[in-house]
Parts: sequence; structure tokens; C-alpha cells
Amino acid sequence: MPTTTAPDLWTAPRPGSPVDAVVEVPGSKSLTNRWLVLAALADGPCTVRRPLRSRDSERMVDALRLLGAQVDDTSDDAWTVVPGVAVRGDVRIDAGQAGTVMRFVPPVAAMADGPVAFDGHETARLRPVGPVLEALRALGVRVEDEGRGTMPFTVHGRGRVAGGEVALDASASSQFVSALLLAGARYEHGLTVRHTGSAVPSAAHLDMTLQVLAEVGVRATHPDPVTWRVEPGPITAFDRTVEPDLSSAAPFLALAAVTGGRVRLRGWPRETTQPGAWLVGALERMGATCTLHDDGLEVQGPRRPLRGGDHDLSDVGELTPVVAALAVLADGPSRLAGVAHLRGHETDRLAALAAEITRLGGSVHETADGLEITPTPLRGAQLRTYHDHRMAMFAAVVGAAVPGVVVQDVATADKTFPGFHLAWERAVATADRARPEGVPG
Ligand SMILES: O=C(O)C1=C[C@@H](OP(=O)(O)O)[C@@H](O)[C@H](O)C1
Ligand SMILES: C=C(OP(=O)(O)O)C(=O)O
Repeated sequence: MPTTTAPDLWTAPRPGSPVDAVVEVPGSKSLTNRWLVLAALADGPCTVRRPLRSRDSERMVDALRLLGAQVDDTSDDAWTVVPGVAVRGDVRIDAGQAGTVMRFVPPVAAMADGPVAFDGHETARLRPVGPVLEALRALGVRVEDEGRGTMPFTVHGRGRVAGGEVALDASASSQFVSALLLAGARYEHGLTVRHTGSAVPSAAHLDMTLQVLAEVGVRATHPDPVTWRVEPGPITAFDRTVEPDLSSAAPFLALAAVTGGRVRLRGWPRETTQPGAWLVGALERMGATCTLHDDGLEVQGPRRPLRGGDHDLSDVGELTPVVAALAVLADGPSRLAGVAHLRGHETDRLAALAAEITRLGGSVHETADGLEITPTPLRGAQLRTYHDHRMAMFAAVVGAAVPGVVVQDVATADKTFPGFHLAWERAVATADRARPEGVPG
């Protein structure tokens, strides 16, 4: 029987035959938190339907409430947001582990009528926010930090931001640009953001920002590869439904692929800016068959091992842990590249993946911007998750194919997927369980 609370040590279930599951995943973290920010700045009450309720979105709701928005999140179906008359200051925000809170909320706080202090989880205190803080300073906003460009910091809002043009290096996170664009329409002259460093990662999430802004009547453009412009103007009140989180869906699609089974992911959008959509093509290149039906995406895994290959993940870095799990189970070497910035995620994901693949007896080489993985026979092990939801998802996928994988703190998946281990157990239970090692058949 599945347990209801996640055990400290969770044995990842290994199906003894192909799975055949229909899976629903919670709403997109990235879309939920974008809609919430825009709702708090909109010109009237807004409704966000099928929102994600998880640690990251709860931190966002708490933050926006402190800044003066009224959020009714009692229903799981729809949350309503009534924007405050003005953005309120003299508050302390706990960003938890949410990159979207520590980056998206400071440009809102810059319009507050007093100081707004930010702090968060110990892992989040290591994550870069400096370029957003510098951009706000360049716009005339006083920001105090401890000189490291990380939390804790305080934004001293003065009720209004004139806006204009800022230059910043967003090579460490696309969220720096998204953050400024989401609030920029409410600055008096709008905002032009010019990127000055090496490539900005996570292009999919920048497309998502431009898309949601367009949907609420904000004119936002991307006139050249390093420039974004948002015109000043109102954010039209809206009623929007959040897509399922395709990055949370990714491990379930991988489950079909690695067991030669079938998973239908309910509610897969026909069009989306979410990076998870990239996985469809990648799984097909690895040998799976993906079919989009009216009620969802179906992935049929091959009856042979997956094909190894090279993957440039720069636009879709969030998928790296699941792609790494697929790579260690493939029939040949894979190179994952373009994701140097993952060293500044919930943990240094490249180091964490390399450590856990090594613990499984795998062969992996950490490069400056990715991983080189050569499949070898793997053995069971107790895997660490480093307070990183996507490391828990990596471990679950590997555990579906390798006997004896035990996962420390699988509950860390709650950042974006409360009850992940239960959903996983249900999906695996659609197949026969493999017999424990050494038990005769
Ligand atoms: O804007 C967003 O919602 C996100 C952008 C990406 O951040 P980075 O560009 O820092 O990787 C992604 O990894 C993160 O999970 C969500
Ligand atoms: C990097 C991630 O999260 P965050 O929004 O906290 O940056 C992630 O979800 O993979």
C-alpha cells in the first residue's frame, strides 16, 4: 500500500513489466507564478484556474498578499486575486526555494511604499539575484544586500519607478529578464532590458513571459537577440487556466520510455511555451513513439534500450535531470550540453547528477556546461536529493529500471509536485512489480 506521507527513505518502485498508466500532473509552476504576479499588478480582479498548489506557489501567494493583493486560494479549482490599490511596503518576504519568488517579486517590491525584505531557504541564499538588484539600482531604487547579490536583501520601494533602460548579464538565469519584464509595464516609461553577457539560458521561459504579457494586453517585444522592451500601460484583468506542468510530466514520460510501457499524460496542450514540449522530440529520437490525442499525449516506450545521443539543453535546462536519467539507461553514450547555469539552481545540479550517477556505478564526466554519460551496468544505491525536486524525479526514473534504488527525502519534490511519490507509485502499479532480488519466481 502506498504511504500517504513521504518516508525519509523511499524505495523507488521497479515495475516487472511495462507500465500502462494514465497520469495527471499539477499545474505549471512557471505559468502559475507568472499569472499570480500579473494578477497582483492588474487593473481589476483576476482568476487563475487549475493553479499549482505547491511550496513554490504558496510562497508566491504569501509574498503578493504581504504586498497588498487579496488572494483567495481556498478552492483547488480557481484562485481569485484582487490587486491592492498600491503596492505595500514594510514587509518581510520568505521566498522559500522559489527562484520565481526571489527574482520576480523584487521588481514589484520596487513600487512599494516602503522597504521589502527578502530571505529564503538556505539553498536559495546561494542562488544569484544580483543582476536584478543591480538593474533596480540603475533605475534609482535603493537596494541593500550583503554584497553577494543573493538573499537576504531589502528593496526600498518609494511608491513608483520611472523605468527606462537597463543593461544586465542574464547568463546565469533567464528569470532576471522575465522578472523585469513582468513588472515593467507598470513602470512610468516602461522598460528596455539589454543583456550583455554570454547566451541567456532557458529561451522557452522567455517566450513564455512574452506570451503571457501579450495575453494581458501588454506590448512586449524582443527586437533583437539581446534586447527586450515592455511598453508602459495597464495589465488587463484576466481569467486564465494554467496548463499542466510539462516538466513535472517529464519523469512519467520517461517511465514509459525506460519500461517499454505506455503512459498517457492527460491535458497535454497542443501549443505551449513550456520547455517540457521539447521532450517529445527527444524521446522520439531515443526510440519512443509519441502521439498527441485529444485527451493527452501518449508515449509508448520501445522494446529495446533507448538510444544515446547529444542534447543541447540550453533552451530547456529544467529537463536536464530527467534527460540524464534517460541517458544512463541508454544503449550508448550521451552528451548533455548548454547548461552551465544549472550550477546555480536548487543545488549544483551538474555536480549532484555526477555524484549520484557515480554512486549507481555509472560512468559520467562533468564538463563546464554539462555531462558526458556512458551507460554501464548500474547497481542499487541510496541516492541523495540535495533539497532539489528534480533530483527526486531523476532518482525515481533510474529506480524504475535499476533494482534497489532508495531515495533520501523524496518529499523535496513538493516544491512543484506535492505527493509526487504517490503519483509515481500509482503509475508503476499499473505494471507487475518486479520480484525483489534473490526471490525465486
Ligand atoms: O521563468 C521560469 O519560470 C523558469 C526559468 C528557468 O530558470 P533559469 O533560466 O534560471 O534556468 C527554469 O529553470 C526555472 O525552473 C523556471
Ligand atoms: C530551477 C528550478 O526552479 P526555480 O523556479 O526555483 O528556479 C526548477 O524548477 O527546475
